[in-house]
Amino acid sequence: MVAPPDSDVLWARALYFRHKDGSPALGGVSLGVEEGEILAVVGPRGSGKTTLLRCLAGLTTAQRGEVWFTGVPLHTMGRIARERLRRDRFGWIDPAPSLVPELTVWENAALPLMLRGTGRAAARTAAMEWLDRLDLADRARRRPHELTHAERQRVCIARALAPTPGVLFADEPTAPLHRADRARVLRTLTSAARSHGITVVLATHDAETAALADRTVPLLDGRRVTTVHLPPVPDSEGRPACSLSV
Ligand SMILES: Nc1ncnc2c1ncn2[C@@H]1O[C@H](COP(=O)(O)OP(=O)(O)OP(=O)(O)O)[C@@H](O)[C@H]1O
Repeated sequence: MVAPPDSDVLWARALYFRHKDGSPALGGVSLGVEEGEILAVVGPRGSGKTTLLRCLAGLTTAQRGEVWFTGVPLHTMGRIARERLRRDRFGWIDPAPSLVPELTVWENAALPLMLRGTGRAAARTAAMEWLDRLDLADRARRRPHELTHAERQRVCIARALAPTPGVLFADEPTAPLHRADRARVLRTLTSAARSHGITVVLATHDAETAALADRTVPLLDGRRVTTVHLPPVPDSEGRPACSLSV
């Protein structure tokens, strides 16, 4: 087994994954993510972005290949140890909001901290800070069903940031948001990551979102490629910019 480079907080080698029905999802993907880096995995729908993030986060185990986090192999770790690592060091944002309906907004945002053992008052303070940064402070005592879909997604983002995870995995994190909201929330997310030293791995098929990352890894049909063509977005002079390369 070859150990990963010291500079990489997350490192994957030759990941292969095929779904139970035989659909191929990853065909030998290798990548390294440096500490504090914001890395965008880009590609069209079905290119394997979600599967790659799930493998890197230890939510799915690749049939072949290795995943290392700070020099610790995830691919040989037992399920309970992996779940503990995920709870204590990783954050996850899904493309659609998923909250506990019985809890208030602040309780939802504070939940990962409380699961890690943080006291209720300290967890509430941390959750409120992030809810405030995401313009949700006045919704803190509401239940999820009283919020709009976009507000619920912003609660999920606050919930993921509140424990200051080592690595934040964000799968199309702003998919449910309107365009104006999207840019603002992405700026909050990336500036929070930079100021708190959070490494971010985000999946997106949107060139505008990918442009906020330090580096992009284009995927196509479960493999790394040099360039993928993403939906065109106008640059500052109104010209379409429609491909990304590494
Ligand atoms: N549960 C599943 N069972 C079978 N095949 C699946 C399943 N989930 C995804 N796939 C297939 O695996 C491949 C990779 O899917 P994946 O969701 O990782 O791609 P993606 O780039 O994240 O796409 P999207 O942007 O649509 O989420 C696709 O061909 C997809 O159809």
